[in-house]
Amino acid sequence: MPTAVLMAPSALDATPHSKSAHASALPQATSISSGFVALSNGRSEHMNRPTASSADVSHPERGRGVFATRDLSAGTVIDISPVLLFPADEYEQHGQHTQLDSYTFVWRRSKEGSEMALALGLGSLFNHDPIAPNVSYTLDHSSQVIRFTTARPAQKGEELCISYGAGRMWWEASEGESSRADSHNELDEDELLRLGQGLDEDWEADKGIATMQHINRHGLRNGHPVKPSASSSDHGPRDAALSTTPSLASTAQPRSAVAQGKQPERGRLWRLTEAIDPESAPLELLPAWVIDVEPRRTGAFVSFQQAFKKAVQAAGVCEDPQLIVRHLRTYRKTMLSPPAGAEASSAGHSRPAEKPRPILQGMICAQQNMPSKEMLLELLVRLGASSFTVNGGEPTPYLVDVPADPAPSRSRLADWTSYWPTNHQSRGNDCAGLQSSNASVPLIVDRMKDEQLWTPEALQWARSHLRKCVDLALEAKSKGQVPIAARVTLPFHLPPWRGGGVPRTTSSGTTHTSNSSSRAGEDSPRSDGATTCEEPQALRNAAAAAIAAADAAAVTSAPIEAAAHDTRIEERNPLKHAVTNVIKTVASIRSEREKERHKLLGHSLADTRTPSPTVAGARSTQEEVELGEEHRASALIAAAGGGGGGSGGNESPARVLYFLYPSPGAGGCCGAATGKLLGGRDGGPYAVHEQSGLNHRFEVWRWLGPLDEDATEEDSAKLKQELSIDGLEP
Ligand SMILES: C[S@@+](CC[C@H](N)C(=O)[O-])C[C@H]1O[C@@H](n2cnc3c(N)ncnc32)[C@H](O)[C@@H]1O
Repeated sequence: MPTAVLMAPSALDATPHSKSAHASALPQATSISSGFVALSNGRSEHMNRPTASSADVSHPERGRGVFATRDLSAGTVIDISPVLLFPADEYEQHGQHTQLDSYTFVWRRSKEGSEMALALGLGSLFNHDPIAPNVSYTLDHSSQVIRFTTARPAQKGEELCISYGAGRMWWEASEGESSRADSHNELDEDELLRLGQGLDEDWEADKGIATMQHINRHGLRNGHPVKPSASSSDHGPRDAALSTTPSLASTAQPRSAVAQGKQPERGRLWRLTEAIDPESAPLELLPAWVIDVEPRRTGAFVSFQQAFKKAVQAAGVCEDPQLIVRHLRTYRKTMLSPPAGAEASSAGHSRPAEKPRPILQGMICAQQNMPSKEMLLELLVRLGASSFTVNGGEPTPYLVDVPADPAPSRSRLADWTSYWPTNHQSRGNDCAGLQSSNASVPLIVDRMKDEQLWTPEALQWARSHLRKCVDLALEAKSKGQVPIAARVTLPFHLPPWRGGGVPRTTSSGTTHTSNSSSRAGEDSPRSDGATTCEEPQALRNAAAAAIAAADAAAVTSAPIEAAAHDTRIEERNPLKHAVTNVIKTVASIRSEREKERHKLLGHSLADTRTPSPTVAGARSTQEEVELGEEHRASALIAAAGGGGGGSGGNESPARVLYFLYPSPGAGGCCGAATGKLLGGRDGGPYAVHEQSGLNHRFEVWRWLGPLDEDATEEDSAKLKQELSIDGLEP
């Protein structure tokens, strides 16, 4: 059963991290790897088979790090680190003010913050490489471990680094100074130009994003939840490459708030929808075959790709091996490290240290289009791959996880491009937000637009109605009833042409809007050109009739405000839920109005039928009732007529439902069972409000945060307890 009032944030993104869950993860975790890495501070006792020195490679800037103690192929599992989890509030209050803050990973987001993880074992000691990290990692929520895997081959002695994300890191130069990451970006661009890749606006956009992320100094904390590719567990120990690389900055808060450095509102409304929010849509990956390409041999690689396509077609493997990776760029720049020991002295003479040099990784095709590595190798050799391989060596294709789709927006491009340079979707009309509640299920929701829609006045409107619901629910409780209340009202965002405006009370005692109170017939006697001196009496009669009709219409069309609480206990009737009760109240108000309308028209009730509404807003009441009937399981405020953001001038009425708490373990439109809030696609398991097969689609908004602006967490918890939120039956 539903109830009124404040949401339960912790229930939304609950990550089980009870002691037993944690303990069960431990046997799977093999922290401290299998003898091929070394820490840079000489703690070689950690290694099973230490083979590389480590004390002498400690870096003056980076400090300790993780180093390969033998040559490693791509896809080698370096470490599976069990994690120590910190709930968001504990971390906010304590963890972030300690040294931990330089070591923790974002584990899971919730609407009130991020649950953080400290990787035990080697996991906390990987340094950051902003350009070409040779290690990728995957968060395994079920086992509570992080898996670190080489993203490409690494040589003995090479430092193993992950990427903490894009933008300037907290230890890097501050405003005005050229940051390390920025100068690397410039290098990328120069190199790309030299290699004939050219620059386009996407690369420029990358720079923009990096700048924006400087607002948040927490590179690691900016990590965005990533959906690993389904096949990442299929990577063999040799062939596997990236499972997932760490992702870039993007936060659970609306980006605009982040960009402006604003704190999130203390209380706001969040649209529950199956539609994807480009700003929080999960990044999905798929494995693709890549190969290292000599930068000066890109022409030969392009020729290979063409020949490869024909050969794959001819072999009947697939029609177009590049089709599903078309949103990806052909190349990604990476660095080739010099062979280990290259800088060592030789015959007593020291020689200058060799620097890593840039090479390219060339995209061949998605693994699903070429499942057989043997066949791929055979084709590479047959089609003359040595003409573009690095130093003309043996072709060695390997798998890398790459974005399965284009970036959903320009602002997410940096996330996508951290895996592989990717195009982004343009945001045309079809992506501009929810079209309307009457349209088919929208694909993309514009959260930024939603955010702008809820001005302080609109939020105040919602807050005051929800507060009234809470008061009524508490009243119900004081009478021994289930503390649930529902309310029907006119939406704040109802456009004026549909009866929007400031509600006012008429002399007849009904409430209606300033717009709907205008009399449709008042001007007509003169404006229709029918006013003549010859027929004054007939015109007067017509005018009087028109005014009476308008009055009558106004009576029935005026918006209804109604509220009711649950009376199931009192009436010993399981159907007497707050929403069915409010429907009954609405129905009786309508019936009274109908009588008054008939009186005004001088009709008897027996010989008339309800006419079609003629004044804007007239359908509201009926819609409100329908809404309540459908959604009694979670409604608190049902409002009809205008709806929330994104209606974009659509003139058909929208139905809107606002609520505070979902029903525990249930909920047709609020996602209570899945708790997907803020992760995108959070319409819940049923998303009944968006079912294309149903007539009554509507918008659903949930109040997030405290209801009262000055409420403390204790106040919220107390209120939740008062309303028995956790004790309600589903
Ligand atoms: C997760 S820890 C890595 C282990 C760390 N080097 C140590 O000795 O404990 C992150 C810290 O390492 C340092 N660090 C990591 N990558 C770096 C880099 N590329 N340049 C400079 N410092 C780096 C920063 O001080 C950062 O706060």
